[in-house]
Amino acid sequence: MKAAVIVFPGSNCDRDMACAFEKAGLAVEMVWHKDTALPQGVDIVGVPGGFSFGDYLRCGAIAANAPIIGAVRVHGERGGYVLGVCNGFQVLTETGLLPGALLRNAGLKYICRTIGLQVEGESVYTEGYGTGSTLALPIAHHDGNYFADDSTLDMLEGEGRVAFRYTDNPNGSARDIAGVLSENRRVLGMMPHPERAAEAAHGNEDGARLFAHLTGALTTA
Ligand SMILES: NC(=O)CC[C@H](N)C(=O)O
Repeated sequence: MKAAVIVFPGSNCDRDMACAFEKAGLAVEMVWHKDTALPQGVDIVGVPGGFSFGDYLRCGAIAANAPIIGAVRVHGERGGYVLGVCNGFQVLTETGLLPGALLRNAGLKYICRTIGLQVEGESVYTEGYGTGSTLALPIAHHDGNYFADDSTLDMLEGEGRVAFRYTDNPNGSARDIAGVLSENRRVLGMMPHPERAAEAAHGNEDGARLFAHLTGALTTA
């Protein structure tokens, strides 16, 4: 099983994401944003956190137009798995692979702390926790305020596509949404960082289960 992690100028969680995939048993290839094709046989594409292109224009907006994004879009539209974390979630909404947008935090401040999450929508990313269970993950963002119009939010909730909700909303996100799934549940975007809570040295291993279950599900698929 193989993961590709996309690297943009300003990515700063690309190595962390690669380590989390590797620890869970996936082979990983780093892919520079100027490439136009994914490596052969990629099962999942990771779009990492960071400050791609200095967050100029809007977080993720320039990265969403990078040369590699055409191949990521084709991978997602063909039913491939894509995991976008933080800036990666922002990139995925900018590409249209996921609905909604990430606005400036309601308090207008960068927030860097551990928050509580409740697990919802069924997917290879969330099944390792189980619906209704809670976990704690770090957040580190200034544009994490999830926005979508009411009919889109109703649709996401009706289809069970809210993957995670904040237990104590830190940023003003609509309906406490911290992560959303694509219609086929194979594309996940989330603001909290599971890769920063993936081994004992991090002081929190709540994120490891996401990667471990994902690998198990891909291996048996
Ligand atoms: N950690 C991140 O990926 C941050 C994303 C983005 N730069 C923001 O601050 O909102």
